[in-house]
Amino acid sequence: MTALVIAVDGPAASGKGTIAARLAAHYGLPHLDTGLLYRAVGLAVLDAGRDLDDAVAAEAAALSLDIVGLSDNPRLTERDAGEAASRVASHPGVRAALLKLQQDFAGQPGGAVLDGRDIGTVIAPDAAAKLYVTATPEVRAERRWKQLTARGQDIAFNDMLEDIRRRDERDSGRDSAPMVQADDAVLLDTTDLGIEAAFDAARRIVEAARVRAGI
Ligand SMILES: Nc1ncnc2c1ncn2[C@@H]1O[C@H](COP(=O)(O)OP(=O)(O)OP(=O)(O)O)[C@@H](O)[C@H]1O
Ligand SMILES: Nc1ccn([C@@H]2O[C@H](COP(=O)(O)O)[C@@H](O)[C@H]2O)c(=O)n1
Repeated sequence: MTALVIAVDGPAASGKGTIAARLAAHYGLPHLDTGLLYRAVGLAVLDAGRDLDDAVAAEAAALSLDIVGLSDNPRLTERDAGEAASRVASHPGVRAALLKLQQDFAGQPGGAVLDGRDIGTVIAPDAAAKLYVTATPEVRAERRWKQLTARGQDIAFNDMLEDIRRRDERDSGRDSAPMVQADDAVLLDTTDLGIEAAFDAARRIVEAARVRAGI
């Protein structure tokens, strides 16, 4: 059987993680939220009292990253972790240190679903299905604002929007593996789609890709 690798990329709070998790459940595939890796590296640098612009410290943190229990760590979902992740993610040494882990995950026998910024371009360029999930900055800021305030975090909406815009600019403007839609990825704009409608659209994109790839 040919492996079904699904690459889901896109900007912050576009809903790519939600779609990736739903696709993974639907197809019975393992799922990796690669943003968690960068978030964990960012927090490790901060916890070590080092500067996020210190490429050597960030690379060392990435090389010694322990991925066990990452998805259960609530600190990783906080606002500061997202900002720290985006800062350390611009260091080429950090990206190189996390490359094999992600490629091994994508290379599992039956396939896998990975979401992030460079899955379709760098991590799994041969993925059978590639989606680039987006939404307007205002809608993404609202989704993230609702998510964080529901957890009791006190954030003004305008600060959230500013965060999203700054992160988009940094992620798409860096030299190393910038956030960009892969040439062969299908664009899925979820601005006017609820979660169910977005998942349905994503599933249709994957089904079409499966037919094309004969999987
Ligand atoms: N289509 C949608 N409509 C409304 N809310 C959504 C939609 N998709 C996701 N959400 C909600 O928006 C928030 C962010 O979604 P999600 O975590 O999937 O985004 P993301 O792109 O993976 O974010 P990031 O990678 O930056 O952490 C969550 O609270 C999620 O439930
Ligand atoms: N493949 C990836 C995934 C993430 N990043 C960087 O991490 C930041 C946090 O990611 P979230 O998906 O959890 O929001 C993100 O802003 C990127 O800078 C990455 O570079 N590559």
